[in-house]
Amino acid sequence: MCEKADFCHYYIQICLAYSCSQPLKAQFKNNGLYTQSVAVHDDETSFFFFFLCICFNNNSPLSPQQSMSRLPVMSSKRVLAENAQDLAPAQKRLRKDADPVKPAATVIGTKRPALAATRAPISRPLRAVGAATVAAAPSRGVIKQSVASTTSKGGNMKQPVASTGTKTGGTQKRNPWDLKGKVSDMEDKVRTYQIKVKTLNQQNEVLQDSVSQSHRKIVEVEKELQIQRSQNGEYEMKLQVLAGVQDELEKVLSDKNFLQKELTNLEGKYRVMETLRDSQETELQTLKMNLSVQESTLARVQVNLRDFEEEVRSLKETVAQQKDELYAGEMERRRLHNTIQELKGNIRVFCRVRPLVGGGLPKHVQLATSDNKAITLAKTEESHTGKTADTQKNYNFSFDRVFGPRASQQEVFEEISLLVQSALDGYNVCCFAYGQTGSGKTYTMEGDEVDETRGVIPRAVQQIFKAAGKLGEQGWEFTFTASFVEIYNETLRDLLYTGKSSKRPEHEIRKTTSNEVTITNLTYERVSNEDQVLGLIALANQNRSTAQTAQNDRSSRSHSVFQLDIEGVNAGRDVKCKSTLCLVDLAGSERMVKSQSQGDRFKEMTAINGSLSNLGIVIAALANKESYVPYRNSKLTYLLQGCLGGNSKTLMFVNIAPEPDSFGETLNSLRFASKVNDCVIGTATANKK
Ligand SMILES: Nc1ncnc2c1ncn2[C@@H]1O[C@H](COP(=O)(O)OP(=O)(O)OP(=O)(O)O)[C@@H](O)[C@H]1O
Repeated sequence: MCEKADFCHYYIQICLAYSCSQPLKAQFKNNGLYTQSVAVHDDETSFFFFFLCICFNNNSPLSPQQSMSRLPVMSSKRVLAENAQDLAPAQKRLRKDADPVKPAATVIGTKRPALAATRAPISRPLRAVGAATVAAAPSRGVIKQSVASTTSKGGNMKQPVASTGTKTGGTQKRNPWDLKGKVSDMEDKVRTYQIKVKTLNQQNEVLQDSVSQSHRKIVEVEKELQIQRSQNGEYEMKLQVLAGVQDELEKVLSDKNFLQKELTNLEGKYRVMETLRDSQETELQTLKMNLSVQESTLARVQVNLRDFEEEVRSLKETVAQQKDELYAGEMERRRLHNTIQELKGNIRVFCRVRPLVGGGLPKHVQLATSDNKAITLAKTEESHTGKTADTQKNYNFSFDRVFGPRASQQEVFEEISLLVQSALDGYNVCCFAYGQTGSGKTYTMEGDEVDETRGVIPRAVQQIFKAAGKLGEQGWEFTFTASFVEIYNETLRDLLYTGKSSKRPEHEIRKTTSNEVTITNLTYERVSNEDQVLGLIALANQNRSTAQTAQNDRSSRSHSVFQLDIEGVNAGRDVKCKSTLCLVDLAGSERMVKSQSQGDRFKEMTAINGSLSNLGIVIAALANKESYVPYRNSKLTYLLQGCLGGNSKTLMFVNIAPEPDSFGETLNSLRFASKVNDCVIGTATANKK
């Protein structure tokens, strides 16, 4: 029994090892056990031994717990038989429970095909017999047959190794009945397997140690992993920070790019500036060279300048000396000029004969051929008795100058230009035209607008401003004030008035404390050039009152008086002068009968004739040096008071019409002028301060 138990025990070990660990089989091969025992048996054989083990296992020292197998321990064959039907599941469970030993399952798997091949075909006789044997009491014959057939199948079992027991026919194959031998063999194998199991257990322990080490390592790795995770967290935090830093870096990079571009631009500008600087330096060098040249030139020029300054100084002295001489010469000129004028007479009369409409000169007007100072009016008188021949009566007149009908305006003006110069020298000058209506007074005084036919007034104004300019070179400064007044019916009218006619003011003649004659409410216009004066004359002509008469369409029924007050200052010489140039176009002097004027016209003529008569009276009084001069008897003489008399130079034009029917008026005019011409008003004194 003991041997049986041992046998079963070993066989179970073997079966378990066989079913659980295929590598054991490999080890069996290595140590030859396989070829000697296991390899001799197929599955059927093993199963057979297994079956035997069960049969003899009642007193087995191994408990199911002690053995590695979990097979149920059979107490007897009958139990086995009774439980035969449960054997199959037990076998299946055995195969399943072999799995825990599966570390070498892959190796076992290689064996399984053979096992499966052994089992699979259920219809195979061996398997069916085997199963039947287990289920319904084993039959040795069947087993033999099975073993034999199994043995015959295994080609590698041709030389079975029999470590113990009998060997037949030179082979190690034990006889079927040599169970003991077989058991012995199996025991050997079991021992070997036990060694292997022990070894495996040791290996298992080693593996368990390694597993525990692996666990420890896993724990360590997990700790390390935890650390790594925490580090990862930190790294993520840092990464986030770095992301911000990245943004800032990108911004800094963009700024850098921008600054780079700026730098590039600035570098370009810098290069341009450098180029400009180079060119300017070159230019500067050139300028320095020029400067040095200029400095040397300047030095020479300064030397020359000093010479010139010396020369200028001497020239200035010379100029000053010459100015003194010039001034002295100017004063001498004025004195001589005035002497000449005085010698010519302070009141002079020029006669001017108007040409006939068809030209030529009538017989009754005869001009002296020897000189230009005499004129004769010849009148043929019929005999009252008719028995004697007609007598011719001549009226001879002599004047300072007689201008024939062909005398030009320029020719006439040249004679009075010296008087105009006297006005600038500080003498009052009065020039008036006397004569009947249509005799040429206005033509003589104003003329036409054409340059050649311009009259005395525009030419005198032109000369005044021209001479004032020349005197300015000698230090004289002049101011001119113009006024234009009309005397109509003994009433003063401002010809420069530009306001409404309804508001035209009244004017009165006044004398200042310095005996200067002024007119109240009159326009005194400051003028500085010829054009301004001509503009005022044009304005005066518009305002001038004219009346239609039977004799002349432009017959003036009033006296027009143009006055130009002149003030001269020579600051260098501290000399001043003041004078008045008075140019008068008198009204027509014709008699009332001839003009056939009536009503207002008669009144006009009375006023005109009265003023003209008073003019003759005043001149006569001055000539006779009477104590009383009736200036105030008429507005005309009152206004011309400053220009008539001892402190003035007077020029009278007597204009005569050449027509025969104007003979009487011409004779009257010449008689009036002759009276004036006979007057010696006295010595004029310049208004100097
Ligand atoms: N010397 C002259 N040469 C050519 N034409 C002249 C001359 N004198 C006068 N006349 C012309 O005779 C005409 C009358 O002359 P003006 O008007 O000057 O006479 P007046 O004496 O001024 O007359 P009133 O007293 O009416 O003003 C004008 O047409 C004028 O052009």
